[in-house]
Amino acid sequence: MTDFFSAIPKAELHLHIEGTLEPEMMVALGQRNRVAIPFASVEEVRAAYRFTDLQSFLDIYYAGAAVLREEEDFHDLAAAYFDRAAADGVVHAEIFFDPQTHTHRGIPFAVVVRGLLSAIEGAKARHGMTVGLIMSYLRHLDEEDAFATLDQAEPWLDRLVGVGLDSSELGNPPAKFARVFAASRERGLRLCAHAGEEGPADYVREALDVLRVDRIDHGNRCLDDPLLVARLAREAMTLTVCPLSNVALRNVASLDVHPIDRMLNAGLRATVHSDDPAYFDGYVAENYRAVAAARGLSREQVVTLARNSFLGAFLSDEALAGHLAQLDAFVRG
Ligand code: HPA
Ligand SMILES: [Zn+2]
Repeated sequence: MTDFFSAIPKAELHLHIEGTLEPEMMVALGQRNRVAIPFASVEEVRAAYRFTDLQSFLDIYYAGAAVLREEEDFHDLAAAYFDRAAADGVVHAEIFFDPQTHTHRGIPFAVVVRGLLSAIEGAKARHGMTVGLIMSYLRHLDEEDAFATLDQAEPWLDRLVGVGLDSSELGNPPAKFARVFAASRERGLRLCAHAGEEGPADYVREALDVLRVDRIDHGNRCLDDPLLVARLAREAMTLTVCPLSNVALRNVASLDVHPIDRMLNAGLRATVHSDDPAYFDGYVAENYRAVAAARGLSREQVVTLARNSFLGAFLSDEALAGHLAQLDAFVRG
């Protein structure tokens, strides 16, 4: 469907490339690579997607990633994503990948990155899309493992824009990764961290104070803490909010009570993204469309979300100005 929500130019800032593995591709790659998955059909895969919390999702998400083995697999996964993103009005994407999910299965770091980088070249050529790659540390593993991952990334550092922090949040506070985030910053990488998705507002504060992040992924739970909200607004800190994910993982009861407009009204630089769209039933335009309908967002509020996505991106001043001009031209029609 091409409508206002898919046409408006936007940046995707919160997307796990492993979370774009559609059931059809999971089954096809399982066959291509002779990797057994615990599902007999595409329908069985889909039927398994009934999550009760973050961990129940992560268990299936990591199991599904087992079909990704060859450079070509990572290429095909990302190329399919970029085609969908282009159709959704994404002109700039900063995508997460989870190296440890693959290196722990014996897949070399270089295989993953080479596949993703060749798909990125294709997205530039086919869609004129610009793409940044963000290496995300798995927080359920220890900091030493994250340091080993940073070492493996050394030959590729100029191809990465930043690092992130994802996986099981509760019990794995940001401070656990203080040293590896400092080391990542010293290598010129930008920093983001998932915080306040399931974890408390204090994890958001820790991501700011201890990790010194440039961007917060999710951040919803900041709303429990008015002083923190005021600070995030004052610092113009971007929060990459994922409405369909929030509902699928039961962090928000339903879209009808999603706080996206509360966040905007509080002066927060909130943006809307898709997280793991193959698992949560909707890419970025569908996230815009669904939350706008459920919350009755005005056209102006939707434009603010798109503008915030560019303001929160890791773009040069020149590239940012170009995207904002493109958005303004779109709004003027
Ligand atoms: O929503 C998420 N939260 C934490 N880790 C993740 N890894 C993929 N998606 C997510
Ligand atoms: Zn996420």
